[in-house]
Amino acid sequence: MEKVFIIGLGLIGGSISRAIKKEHPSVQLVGYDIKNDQVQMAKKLGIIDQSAESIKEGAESADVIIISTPVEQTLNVLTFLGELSLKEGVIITDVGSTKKKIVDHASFSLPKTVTFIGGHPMAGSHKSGVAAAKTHLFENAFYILTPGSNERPEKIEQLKKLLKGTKAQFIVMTPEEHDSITGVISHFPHLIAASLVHQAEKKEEMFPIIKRLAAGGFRDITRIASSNPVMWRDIIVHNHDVLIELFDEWIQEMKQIKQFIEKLDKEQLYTYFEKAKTYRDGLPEREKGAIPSFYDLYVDVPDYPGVISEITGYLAKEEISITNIRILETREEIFGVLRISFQSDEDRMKAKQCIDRYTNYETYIL
Ligand SMILES: NC(=O)C1=CN([C@@H]2O[C@H](COP(=O)(O)OP(=O)(O)OC[C@H]3O[C@@H](n4cnc5c(N)ncnc54)[C@H](O)[C@@H]3O)[C@@H](O)[C@H]2O)C=CC1
Ligand SMILES: O=C(O)C(=O)Cc1ccc(O)cc1
Repeated sequence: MEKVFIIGLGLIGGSISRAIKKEHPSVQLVGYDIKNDQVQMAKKLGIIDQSAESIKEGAESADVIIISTPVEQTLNVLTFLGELSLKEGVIITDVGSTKKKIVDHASFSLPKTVTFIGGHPMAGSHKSGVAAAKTHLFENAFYILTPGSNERPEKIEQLKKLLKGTKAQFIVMTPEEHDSITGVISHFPHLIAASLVHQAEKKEEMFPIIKRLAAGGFRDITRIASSNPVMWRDIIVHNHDVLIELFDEWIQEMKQIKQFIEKLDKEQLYTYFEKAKTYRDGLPEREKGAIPSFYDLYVDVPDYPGVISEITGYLAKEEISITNIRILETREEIFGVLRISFQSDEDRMKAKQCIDRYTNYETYIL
């Protein structure tokens, strides 16, 4: 029986563990976390089959090791793994949001007999902790793999097979490509989101009503600023070279817009917004690749009989048609997840507003 050892039982480690279990029920999932409450919760929720007392105990008998700690900790874990007697043929992977530092560190701390394949499932949330772990967290998301240039293709295939239950779309690239891309679309926007929040907070001294008025669009564009500060501090530090370059480019961009505004150059301002709108409108709503396109809405619902008819009742009242509805997971005393599919994004958004209006259940789009 294949033994998979998960180090770091949080949102991502827990979600991967769930996805592996669903696809490969016979795999033995062993977990370790420095926080005992996370280990106990993971056991209680059936996310792992058993816990290890130490990294050494779990790692030396594992066929696959998944490191799902914050990226700075991942470096320490790799150093430690390099000092152990690991099984021949073991595959080690991680889930960190940065790749260059981690892949470089793995290549000098691990013996050549070990396969290291960097990994980054590109989905998540601002929540952390194992209690928020979900089997379908990575469904339809991209899952980037950054293997070393000497790794054998069959090892990459073995890892993809193990992670099949994530239903993610795998893409292989270099760690440098990964960090440049995620710098632009994830890390830098995170800094901007946090800076906008700080700006609003400073203005609150003058206009105490700001907080109440900021509940709409401002909340949407700053959602990621509610993420775990330790995790993001580490990500920014890891990818600092890329980010410094992006800062220079962005400051130039801001200077240019500032000039348009100072000169009251309506034409340039219009073109600026118009070009941004065209590019943004052309972004795939959810890139699916080979996976068929559905407009899914997820609803965290309490697990009681009749909850489906309650929800469909609200939707029927507002004449919103659905194409499919399914409970994805139910556990005793814990919320289940309803996945409702719609024909269009418009219907999905109407449904989200409708459910938000009638209930307190959390609705979200992955
Ligand atoms: N949260 C997100 O949306 C996403 C996060 N990631 C990456 O996934 C990794 C984990 O993030 P989350 O699961 O969100 O964080 P989390 O905070 O939910 O879980 C991390 C877990 O690692 C444990 N941990 C820390 N140091 C440890 C160590 N030395 N040994 C064992 N356990 C240790 C913590 O106690 C915690 O339970 C990070 O590297 C992050 O960059 C990747 C994609 C999305
Ligand atoms: O909350 C969100 O929308 C995110 O952007 C989640 C996320 C956080 C970190 C990653 O490396 C990938 C995805």
